[in-house]
Amino acid sequence: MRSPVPLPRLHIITDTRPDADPVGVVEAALEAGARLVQVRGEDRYTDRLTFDLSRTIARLCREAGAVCLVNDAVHVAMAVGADGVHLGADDLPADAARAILPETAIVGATCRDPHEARAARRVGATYLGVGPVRASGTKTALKRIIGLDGMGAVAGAVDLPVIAIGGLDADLAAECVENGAHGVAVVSAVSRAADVKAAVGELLHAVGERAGTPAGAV
Ligand SMILES: Cc1ncc(COP(=O)(O)OP(=O)(O)O)c(N)n1
Ligand SMILES: Cc1ncsc1CCOP(=O)(O)O
Ligand SMILES: [Mg+2]
Repeated sequence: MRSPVPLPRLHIITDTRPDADPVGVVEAALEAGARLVQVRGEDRYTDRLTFDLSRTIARLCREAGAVCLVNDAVHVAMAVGADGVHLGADDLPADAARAILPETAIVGATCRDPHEARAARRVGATYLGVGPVRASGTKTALKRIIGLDGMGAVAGAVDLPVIAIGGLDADLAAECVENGAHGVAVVSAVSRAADVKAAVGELLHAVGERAGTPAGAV
């Protein structure tokens, strides 16, 4: 694993629904200047399927100079040399993951409110994935929509970068950043776009990131 800071503002999450083309979409997104991909498999994804997809995406990211994170599966992230992981309430705690990951690993943690955010900070999260800001067609079994206000409350409570998630398009992405988010994570806004490269360009513009230039890079 490399040391891939600063954290890019646009996180592209793979769409692994049966009718999706995760590798093709990631290739186009990287060509359009996206600089972070999170590999996320649907519930039906076995370790082997997650490993196969992650190995391919990690290679594409390395070739493009982009960051690769793996959702949930810390062992898969390590096996493919990804740059880090994203973890939620049903996954390994961030400190347990940190104990086995390389020192430079990025560890994202899902939070819905300032209390969870402060707890994630204490156990060593690098960034917070905060949502759902809106209802999501990708993940329908979501407990509570927190809205822009809920996301902004988390961003105001901790000094970690907040990546807003859930039902976002370019317009909402811009509003998330106006309300304190460092950036956004999306599935459908890119994978279901008629023109993936154009969608990535619009999202990069919305979050204030130049194509291929992570936030803070010189
Ligand atoms: C950036 C980002 N934020 C939140 C999530 C959701 O993670 P989690 O709550 O663990 O749910 P699953 O994605 O595992 O279904 C995320 N993946 N990325
Ligand atoms: C993994 C996850 N966690 C909260 S919403 C979501 C899915 C986001 O997908 P979309 O951008 O298509 O709403
Ligand atoms: Mg998870």
